[in-house]
Amino acid sequence: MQERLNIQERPDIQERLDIQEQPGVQEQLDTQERPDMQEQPELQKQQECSSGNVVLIGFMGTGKSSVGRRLAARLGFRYLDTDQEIERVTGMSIVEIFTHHGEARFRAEEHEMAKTLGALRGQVVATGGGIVLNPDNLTVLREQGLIIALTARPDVVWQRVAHRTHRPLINQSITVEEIAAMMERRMPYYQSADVTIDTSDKTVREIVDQLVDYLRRREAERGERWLICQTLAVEKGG
Ligand SMILES: Nc1ncnc2c1ncn2[C@@H]1O[C@H](COP(=O)(O)OP(=O)(O)O)[C@@H](O)[C@H]1O
Ligand SMILES: O=C(O)C1=C[C@@H](OP(=O)(O)O)[C@@H](O)[C@H](O)C1
Ligand SMILES: [Mg+2]
Repeated sequence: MQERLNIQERPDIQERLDIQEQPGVQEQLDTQERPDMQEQPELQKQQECSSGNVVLIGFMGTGKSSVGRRLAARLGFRYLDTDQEIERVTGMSIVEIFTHHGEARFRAEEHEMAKTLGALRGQVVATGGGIVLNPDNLTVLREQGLIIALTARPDVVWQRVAHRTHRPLINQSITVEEIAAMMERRMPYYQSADVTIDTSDKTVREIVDQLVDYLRRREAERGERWLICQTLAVEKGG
């Protein structure tokens, strides 16, 4: 049974968050791979200022995409979802990739996306639940990123996702027990996160509030830059 803690800290792993400044890489990605960013100077400022990315991992239906979108808005960061980005670059839906090209192709696309997004900064990245299956993905995402794991009880996940049709690994006849078994197999991968939040009995807003508090604490205790970037941007006149 998942421990019902609000925020479960992993101080042993947090030290890995020595964000390395890589202006060369940043510049290259900003101007070449994501030209759309050039048109948004405010976002660029946030990226330059921030300590890195906030990366959400966790099982399907734990709320990574919902929380990620709202958290990005609160931080003034760009929101990127690996699934959405894969759909954008391939021109196919996730279901189409699985159906016509197989899961291995999807995992290959996911790996490329992890490398691309992992090199950016100042993004909230919501990942797909299976991204952790390739340990190299977590390694690259951790290079510039704080890793946040979202969890939820199997019955809660079932309620949130069983009726939806856009996840190839979840069909409408899936049982709570099957979800529990899949979750159990993946749990060790999610446990390497810097911090874990059980979302089962919380609203998206409450989860975002907790994450914002957590990031504020890191700013105060470690001198990292997350929320402060917005203040600095305002002080500098936008
Ligand atoms: N904390 C929450 N409470 C209630 N419903 C939620 C919560 N977080 C997400 N949901 C709902 O659960 C479903 C899956 O959420 P989503 O953000 O897509 O999860 P993930 O990206 O982890 O698969 C969506 O319908 C979403 O609205
Ligand atoms: O857990 C997985 O293997 C998957 C999770 C999905 O994303 P969400 O976790 O956002 O649902 C999506 O990447 C794909 O359907 C596979
Ligand atoms: Mg998602």
